[in-house]
Amino acid sequence: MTNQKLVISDAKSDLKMAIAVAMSESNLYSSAMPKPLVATTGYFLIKKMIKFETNGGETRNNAFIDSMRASSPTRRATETEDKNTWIIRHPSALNMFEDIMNASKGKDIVVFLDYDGTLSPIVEDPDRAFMTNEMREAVRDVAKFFPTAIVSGRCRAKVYNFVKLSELYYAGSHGMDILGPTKGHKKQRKGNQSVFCQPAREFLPMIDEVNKILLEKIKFVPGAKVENNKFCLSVHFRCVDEKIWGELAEQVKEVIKDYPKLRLSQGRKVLEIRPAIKWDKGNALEFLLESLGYDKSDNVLPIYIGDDRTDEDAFKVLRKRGQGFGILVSKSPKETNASYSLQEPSEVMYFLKRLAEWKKSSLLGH
Ligand SMILES: O=P(O)(O)OC[C@H]1O[C@H](O[C@H]2O[C@H](CO)[C@@H](O)[C@H](O)[C@H]2O)[C@H](O)[C@@H](O)[C@@H]1O
Repeated sequence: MTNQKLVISDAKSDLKMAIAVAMSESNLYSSAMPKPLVATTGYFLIKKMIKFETNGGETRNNAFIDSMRASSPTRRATETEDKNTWIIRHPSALNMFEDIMNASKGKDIVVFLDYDGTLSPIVEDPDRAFMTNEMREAVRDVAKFFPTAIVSGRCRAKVYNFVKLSELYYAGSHGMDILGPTKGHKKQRKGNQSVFCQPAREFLPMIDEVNKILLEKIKFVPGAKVENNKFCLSVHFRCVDEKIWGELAEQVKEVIKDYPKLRLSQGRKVLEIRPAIKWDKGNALEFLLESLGYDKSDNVLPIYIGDDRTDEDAFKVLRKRGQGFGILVSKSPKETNASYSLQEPSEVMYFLKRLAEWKKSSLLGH
């Protein structure tokens, strides 16, 4: 018992020492080692020390790490449900295109599109998740006929820089930052207010503070990246060695535990930190429908296309309203509230092209 205490207290002071060494090494980087090597050395010194302290925690953390492992592709459907039965329950939106269009008769279609994994392929570097020009054209064509919104976990300005279409509605930060189109058929809210909503404004200073702490804390974790999405933060682990995902998750949780007003969730190889308020992509969808004048209307058919766990909130809202369709982008069976599926962004593009073509020819009376 005495020995154990001694080890732990030694480990704590060693940990402080390791952090100090690692930080000073990192500051000395320009003259000595290449930075990644310095960061790695520092990280592994720290990792060795943390091991002493978190052995019990590691066991508790197992479920969380399993869930991190399963995060791309997310939410595998139960093993008993094979691909064949899953596709019967969530048929391809391309195969069901005619049915979807028939359901829209006498209704106004509104289109909601997630960005990463839906309009752009998933890539290692989040700053390079570009959509193709062909995809941009497809979205532009759809927006000529139907109100169209991008609903993303990214900060609004960043996702706008990827999409670059000013005729769209944008809901960034998982729906916590909504702005209407700056060009094209602008729709004003009741009382002529423009479409704008930021329900988590009071969290901005807190998010900035946590961003700084996390940047400092994970700079020794090779491959980890913190992305500031304005009203929420992403800690990416796609490029982190799987053996140290547990330590990374522990470090993030360690920071968040001092901020009970924030919550931690997971996306595709990413930990998401966001305000613990009841506002998600589902609320953004409802807010936008209301802004467009469809809050109490049966004459609307919302179509929401997304690939991630956070999109499930919007799929659930559509199910609850009994209106429109959720379309999950996934190559493999996953638990979902979506009605239909598409395999990958190229299929999303094809679906959008067909949608615009269908509208064009119905206007021409074909
Ligand atoms: O709601 P979304 O538009 O789907 O945004 C969710 C997160 O997407 C981005 O991360 C994901 O895509 C990256 C680029 O392909 C990939 O490297 C990462 O592993 C994925 O999780 C974005 O960088 C995050 O900030 C968003 O929260």
